[in-house]
Amino acid sequence: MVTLQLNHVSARYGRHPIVQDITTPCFQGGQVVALLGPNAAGKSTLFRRILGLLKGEGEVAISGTNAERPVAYMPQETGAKAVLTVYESVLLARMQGRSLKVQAADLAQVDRALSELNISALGERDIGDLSGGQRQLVSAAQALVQEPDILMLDEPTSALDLNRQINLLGVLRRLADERNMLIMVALHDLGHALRFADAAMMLENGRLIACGPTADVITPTLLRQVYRVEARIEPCSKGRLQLIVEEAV
Ligand SMILES: Nc1ncnc2c1ncn2[C@@H]1O[C@H](COP(=O)(O)OP(=O)(O)OP(=O)(O)O)[C@@H](O)[C@H]1O
Repeated sequence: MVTLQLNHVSARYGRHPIVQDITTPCFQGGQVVALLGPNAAGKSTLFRRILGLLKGEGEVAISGTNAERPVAYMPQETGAKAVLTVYESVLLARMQGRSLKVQAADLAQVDRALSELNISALGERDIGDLSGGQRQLVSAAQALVQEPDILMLDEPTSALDLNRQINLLGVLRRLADERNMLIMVALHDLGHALRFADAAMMLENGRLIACGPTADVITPTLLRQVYRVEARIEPCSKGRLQLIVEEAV
């Protein structure tokens, strides 16, 4: 089973420290971990540090995987300038780091990723011609199709309508449950985090100020302190925890 643990991890741009001294419990395959925090808290920077795109102090410990590329990443920006169809772009993402010869299994994985995200009908479209939400789903498919042990997604639902938000998060939940992937997902919608994530990490000014089971992290006290909103958390008729925001303070 894949595991990921951060030990005193920091990251900086030039001389500006952004992420500072982050230590987490050992997360493992099967978990969905929400990465939370206000704008500029350092969520994307932490993803880049985990991916090795940024250097810094501390250790990113990944074990329990034989994959050559155990981590796939869906960035926040999903610009699509290449002249490729959706199908080609997802296949290209699949083939990164694999042998050049496309096998039937690769095509099957492309079909599966497109179908899981309900975008099979877009396969022949040029990615440059898509709407923002369609592009975001293609970007998610490009990450999913790699079948990583660890999947990191930076605000994957920000351009999606409500149905597609819930569908994408449901797909992520299933990937964790059925394929034992470890999913780490940055979210601004704390209601989504309460509903889909097992654990949450709350960043503020580059520091980890809370980490643990989602309902222990997303509390009225922390919401007032970090997000400056008055909010209640109550179960709905189906027993799912809901976030009700009263006002900004
Ligand atoms: N390439 C860069 N060079 C210098 N500073 C950067 C760079 N990218 C981000 N920053 C700064 O690092 C800080 C953290 O940014 P980051 O993108 O990690 O935050 P975030 O939590 O992902 O924010 P958001 O929720 O707004 O996407 C911000 O102050 C930002 O201005």
